[in-house]
Amino acid sequence: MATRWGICSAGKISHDFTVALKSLPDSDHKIVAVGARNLEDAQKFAEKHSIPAAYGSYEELSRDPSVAFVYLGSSTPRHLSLSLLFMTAKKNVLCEKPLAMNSREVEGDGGLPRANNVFLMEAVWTRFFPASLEISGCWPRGPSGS
Ligand SMILES: NC(=O)C1=CN([C@@H]2O[C@H](COP(=O)(O)OP(=O)(O)OC[C@H]3O[C@@H](n4cnc5c(N)ncnc54)[C@H](OP(=O)(O)O)[C@@H]3O)[C@@H](O)[C@H]2O)C=CC1
Ligand SMILES: O=C1OC[C@@H](O)[C@H](O)[C@H]1O
Repeated sequence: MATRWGICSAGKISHDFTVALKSLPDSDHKIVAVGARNLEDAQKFAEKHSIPAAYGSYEELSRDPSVAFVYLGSSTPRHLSLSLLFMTAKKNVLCEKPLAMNSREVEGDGGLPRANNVFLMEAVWTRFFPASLEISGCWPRGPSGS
């Protein structure tokens, strides 16, 4: 069954992510909805990328039962609060980097993904480069796994 994605924000990096995701087989990944602060922006984005549902708020996107994973491409100061909004709604979240404005902000919120049985990832895609994987085995892991 395809992973059903919702796109949060209709900006530049959401556009790039959507184009990249749509290059994968439809049977693996489907974009089912987009939400933006403004309905017109969401509708334009939906039309451009052939996405079936468009919402004029992030809250509405968080209530769409067809969305399993949210790609969060909003502006940086809202990353953490929106990640919490979607995880509270039991959505898995792939959050654009950085996850928060500073490390202090994320302290104490670590329990939510586990409590709600959802996946949270900061979109540090370079971690998956073959060279990064090779190098990561070369020194002891720090407390953050970095
Ligand atoms: N562009 C890139 O190459 C990369 C970007 N990123 C990160 O992704 C995030 C988005 O970047 P990018 O797409 O380039 O940025 P954009 O300027 O395109 O903004 C993204 C979205 O943020 C919301 N937004 C913009 N301005 C404001 C504001 N003043 N107040 C509240 N919300 C606002 C809008 O959401 P809406 O559509 O809902 O109105 C907008 O579509 C940033 O955190 C950035 O650091 C990370 C890696 C690469
Ligand atoms: O995460 C990213 O996405 C878009 C790229 O252009 C950028 O270099 C990278 O940091």
